[in-house]
Amino acid sequence: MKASLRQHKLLLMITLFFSIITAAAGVLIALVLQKVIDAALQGDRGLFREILVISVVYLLLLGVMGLIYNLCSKALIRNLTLSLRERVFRGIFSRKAEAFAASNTADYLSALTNDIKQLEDQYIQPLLQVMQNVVVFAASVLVLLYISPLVTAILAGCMVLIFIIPSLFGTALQTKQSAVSAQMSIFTIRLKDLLSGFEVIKSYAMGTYAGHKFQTENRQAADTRFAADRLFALNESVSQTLAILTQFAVVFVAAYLIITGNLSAGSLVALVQLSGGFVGPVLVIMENLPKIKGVRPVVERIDALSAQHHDTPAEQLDPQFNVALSANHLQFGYTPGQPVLKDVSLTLDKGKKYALAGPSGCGKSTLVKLLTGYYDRYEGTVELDGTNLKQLDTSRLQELVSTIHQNVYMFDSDIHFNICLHEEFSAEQLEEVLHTSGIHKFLEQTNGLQSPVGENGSQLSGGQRQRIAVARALIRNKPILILDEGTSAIDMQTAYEIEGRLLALEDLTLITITHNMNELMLGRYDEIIYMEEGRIAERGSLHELLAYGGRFHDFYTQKEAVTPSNEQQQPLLQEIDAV
Ligand SMILES: Nc1ncnc2c1ncn2[C@@H]1O[C@H](COP(=O)(O)OP(=O)(O)OP(=O)(O)O)[C@@H](O)[C@H]1O
Repeated sequence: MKASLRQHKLLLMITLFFSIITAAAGVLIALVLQKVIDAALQGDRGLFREILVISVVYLLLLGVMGLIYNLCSKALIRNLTLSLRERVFRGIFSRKAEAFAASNTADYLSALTNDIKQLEDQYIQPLLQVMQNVVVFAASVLVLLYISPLVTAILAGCMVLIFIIPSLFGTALQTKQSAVSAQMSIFTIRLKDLLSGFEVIKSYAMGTYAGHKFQTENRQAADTRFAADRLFALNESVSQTLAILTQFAVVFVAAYLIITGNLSAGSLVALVQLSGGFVGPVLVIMENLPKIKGVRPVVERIDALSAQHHDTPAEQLDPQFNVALSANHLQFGYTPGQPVLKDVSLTLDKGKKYALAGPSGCGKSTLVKLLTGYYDRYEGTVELDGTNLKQLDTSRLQELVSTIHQNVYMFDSDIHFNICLHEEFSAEQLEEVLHTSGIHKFLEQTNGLQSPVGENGSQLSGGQRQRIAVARALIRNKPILILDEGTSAIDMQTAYEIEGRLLALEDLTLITITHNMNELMLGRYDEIIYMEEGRIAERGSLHELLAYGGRFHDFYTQKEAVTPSNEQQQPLLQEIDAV
């Protein structure tokens, strides 16, 4: 927050300057009133005309200054919210994947929408109002002292009351504001969950459940805000009542001074006007200070999200991959005391093809994530050409690895964008990956590369999305490719075609996580790494592992029963070999 205020320091100063000018000029109305009434009561026509001319000029200037101040304050609000959103967005994207995954994405959405709005309403605007009213207050005190020190003293007494009473609400308001932010975050998370589950809700007739769930969350969000608003209302009412009391005191004391011949009628009008300029600002300040104080937890949350997370190891070496990627005695768990990987050591040579197999939940995806720098809080080491991954520039590491996951994220754009993302590639490169990924097959049924894919690829089949993901990975020509069940949604023939083509890419180091126990396809991998319960149980070529007759053999024969037979696949694979 402070960084954003610093960034727009100049605009803040200009706004403050015009705020001071407008506020101070506003206070002068009281003097104009005093002079014009006294001139009228004295029947002084010359003075009356003079004040009239001054008033017209003064009004024009006040209007222009007011306009400049309003424009500046709107621009300041725009710039501050813009900069806050950008900082939060950059902060979120500077996080490592693990840190990002630690919060729900709806939580980030809530920060970027609800929290920023709350800052605008409860911090930026109140801050501007406080600044302006401090000036109005100071100017009013000066003019008041000039007209009547006694009335000024009475006003000061009342002001002490106005200050003390609302400050009692400060801490309670802070707690309530914090609760509003947390509840809005929960509401956004639940709402996102319900909207994302639209299809499941429809197909499992969960409409009533969804409606009820939404109603509960919506009510809780509204009730939490109402609880905070009730306290604000109480705070505001107390302040307003004290303000009226103060004005009454001024009128009665001033009237008494007229009776005793110590004040002119014009001065009474000026005092009433000024007491408004005295009490009003105090009121506005007292209403807004608790808001600014109360919104502090939101400011802290926004500051935490805006923080940049670029870790800078002592030496940041450029990653090189010419020989091997290796893991030595890796131990890792998501939850303390529950290891997912237990003393895993392996070496993956450049250009070789590896199939990672094993029962569901044995740690295959986790191992691959550690090998590619996704998590870094593990025991043991991961080395790229003998250099510890933790000494490497992690942002550059991504230039070496592509991963194709089972669930592929598609941007709401066309096929071309989803393959190239923001980068430029030649027509030849594009043509080649369209062929290797099998996209050319379904392009004929669409409007070509410019066909929209819909929200997260909703207009494509699962298999089509995975083919786009394959093309997206291949076009970048990175030396390591991870296929995390990345062709599981593609029809068998296309999946084999794609995998066959990847296996034929000589320089590519391919790591395929697979549940497909097909002899002919697995036989083409240099090595099968078979995992069980977080350990590498066996490794070797398919032929070696089957001949050994150990744990992999048992796993393979069980799986084989549900995998299409080799006889069924033989013609298909021959066809692939021919491609
Ligand atoms: N982000 C996570 N947070 C907590 N636990 C996790 C997380 N990801 C995976 N796990 C747990 O770690 C264990 C290993 O998961 P992993 O995804 O590595 O297994 P896998 O062998 O790839 O499984 P599958 O073949 O079903 O994809 C599982 O018990 C899983 O529940």
